[in-house]
Amino acid sequence: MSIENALKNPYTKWMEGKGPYASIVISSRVRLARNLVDYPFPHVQNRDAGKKVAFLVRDAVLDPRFRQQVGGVDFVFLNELSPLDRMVLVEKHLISPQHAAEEGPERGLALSDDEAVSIMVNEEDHLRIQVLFPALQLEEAWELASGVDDALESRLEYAFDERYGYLTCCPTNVGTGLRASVMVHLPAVAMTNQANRLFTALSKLGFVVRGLYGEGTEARGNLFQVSNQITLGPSEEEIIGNLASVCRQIIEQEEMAREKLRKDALTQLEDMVFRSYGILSNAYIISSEEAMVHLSNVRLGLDMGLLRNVNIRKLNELLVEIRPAFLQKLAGEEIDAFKRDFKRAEIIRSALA
Ligand SMILES: Nc1ncnc2c1ncn2[C@@H]1O[C@H](COP(=O)(O)OP(=O)(O)OP(=O)(O)O)[C@@H](O)[C@H]1O
Repeated sequence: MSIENALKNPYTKWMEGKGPYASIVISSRVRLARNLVDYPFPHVQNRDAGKKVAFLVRDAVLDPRFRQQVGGVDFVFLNELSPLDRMVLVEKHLISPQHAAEEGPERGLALSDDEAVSIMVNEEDHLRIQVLFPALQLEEAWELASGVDDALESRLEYAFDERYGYLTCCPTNVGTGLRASVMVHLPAVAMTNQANRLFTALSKLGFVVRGLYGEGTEARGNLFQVSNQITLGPSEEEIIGNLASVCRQIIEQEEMAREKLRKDALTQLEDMVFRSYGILSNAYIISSEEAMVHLSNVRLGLDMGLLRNVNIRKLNELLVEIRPAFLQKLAGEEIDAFKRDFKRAEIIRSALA
């Protein structure tokens, strides 16, 4: 039921646009990598072993006791979904592009009714437990992820080593198996040419900056994902605390850069914001790339109080609604690039009307 809904509706919990620093931090994510003892890692397992793992996880999440602890959850094998539906889930950030790309019948997804919790089965590890919250809410996301993890661990036997912690397919995830990340909107840092310096400093501190859809993807619309690189050594609480504190410093830099722009280049800033607003409210054909640039400017204008009557939640929803797979889902058929550009412009015009 919930996965069917998730495919029809662009809105998902992380888009709420409410919570601490929601004007700069779009979403917070915590993911835990876990594997089952006695089963080979997904990349070396045969199909039968993979299916057994998937059935074990499915039974665990559909167990009424799990639902009592965690809430309503739905489960689907990815080969029951069309490639388009899988891409919609990627566009909503509920599964990774890598998970969507494989057709194997052993690949699965468990999704909570509110879409805050998604569990990828047989992606790089047997289990990737992900919690996505709006704004800067890393502690809250960690608390929920840890609860889901405990509920699963009481039903499944995890591969765990006293010395190394949770065993994972890639050694970079061993230990806590935890990657925490924030998706941040940094237009002023980018406009004032501070992005490279900031990202180099972050990488020296043990953080990675990735594009809009995670590993190996491009940053678009000045949206970046910042996450921890190290999973072995520090405790879960330390990883979360360190990222939250680095995130506050990133926010401070973005706020300072915004104030500098307001002070030194207000007219140019207003011109840019209102031009972008004008294009988005009037265009009849627009590519995804162009839309992302102007949506970033409009978001900046809204956050800086230059623009009113634009809803932040609607802007967040547009991040998904204007993507190619979602547009085709809305149209109910495969549509070519020209029709997508036309449909995208129509959706944006009506969102800003
Ligand atoms: N803060 C965030 N908000 C929304 N989506 C996010 C956020 N962080 C990551 N994601 C999404 O999670 C998915 C996986 O991201 P990524 O590849 O960076 O992490 P990972 O799979 O946990 O890491 P890895 O496999 O490299 O250890 C991507 O679809 C990405 O867009």
